[in-house]
Amino acid sequence: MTGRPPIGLTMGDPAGIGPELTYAAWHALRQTPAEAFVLFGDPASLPKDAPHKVIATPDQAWAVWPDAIPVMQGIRLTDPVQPGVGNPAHAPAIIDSIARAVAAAQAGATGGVVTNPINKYVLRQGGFIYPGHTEFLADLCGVPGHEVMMLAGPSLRVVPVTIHVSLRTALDQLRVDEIVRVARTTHHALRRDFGLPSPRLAVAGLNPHAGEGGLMGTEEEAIILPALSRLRQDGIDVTGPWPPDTMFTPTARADYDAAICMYHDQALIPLKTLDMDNGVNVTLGLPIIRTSPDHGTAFDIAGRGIARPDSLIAALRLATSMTAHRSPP
Ligand SMILES: NC(=O)c1ccc[n+]([C@@H]2O[C@H](COP(=O)([O-])OP(=O)(O)OC[C@H]3O[C@@H](n4cnc5c(N)ncnc54)[C@H](O)[C@@H]3O)[C@@H](O)[C@H]2O)c1
Ligand SMILES: N[C@H](C(=O)O)[C@H](O)COP(=O)(O)O
Repeated sequence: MTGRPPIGLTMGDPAGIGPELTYAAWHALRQTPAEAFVLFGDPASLPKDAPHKVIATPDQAWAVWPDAIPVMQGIRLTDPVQPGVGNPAHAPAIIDSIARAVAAAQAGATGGVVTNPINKYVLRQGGFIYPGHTEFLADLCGVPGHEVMMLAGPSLRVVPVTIHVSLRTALDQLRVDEIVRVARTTHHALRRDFGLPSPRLAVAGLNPHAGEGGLMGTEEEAIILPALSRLRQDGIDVTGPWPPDTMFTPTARADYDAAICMYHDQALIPLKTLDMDNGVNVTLGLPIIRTSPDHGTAFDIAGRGIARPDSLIAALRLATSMTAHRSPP
């Protein structure tokens, strides 16, 4: 055993692919206790044939792990689950699962949190007031406004400055201070959690051809370049603003460790195009480790046994690796 506590895995939306991926991930990792997790979820959400055992504390997971999925007691769904059919009545249990997993990580009872996918629309119908996990976790951890969303894959790491807002709102939210905050948080995480002593950041332009010297927009001159100069005053290795359409080529990617992008899809389209199966969503800026698969609830295939567990397994492995970087043996 590594001496470190297991990772806490949340239930996610039980009507999505989370339950079947949880079973598949356990099956793939059951021989490696170092990657053990404890599920914060209703045991009834798991596939009927998934061996599981209810435990009272995360440290009891080790004794269960090779033979069954350890499931923390206390989380109950009030309504039956129909795969692929979101049900707002599941929201209280989904939210409770996340809150309990975060509390366990904050208490050091688990090494961090990996979240199974939620369906934002269904959860909002159930009274959830946040855009997604990222903002909710920041509130739960007492650091609202400090959260940063990174998507990390084998080929690329991306970090959008603005997250789950409309494109029009994202343009209004672009500020020098926000770009600086997000880049500083990314730089710190790459050093502490990813083992990169001298991280290199590349910052995307907003406009076509990065504004073409102002002919196609002024955000580069007015917002992005001032942010770059403040980051360089911090001693951060940062380049840009780069033309977004060419900064994700293999040649360009060789010159940086993370791309700071201006909005959600400017970051996530290249990441999911290149690394959908192994991409991981990592929340930076929290006092706890949190990762998540890069996909959603996939209601269109839930329950059919064809969902790929690769991204969840990558999320569990990255969370374990981050705990090792933070507390070397
Ligand atoms: N980590 C998260 O919690 C997370 C991430 C992304 C989207 N979402 C939410 O999930 C819901 C659905 O989002 P969406 O439809 O845009 O994206 P999605 O990832 O759920 O599905 C997009 C497509 O990819 C396929 N797909 C997704 N994961 C797969 C897997 N593991 N194996 C095989 N195929 C897979 C789906 O079948 C679908 O065709 C939305 O509410 C969204 O906000 C949550
Ligand atoms: N934008 C992320 C993605 O597409 O992978 C995902 O929706 C993250 O949302 P959370 O804030 O719920 O992690």
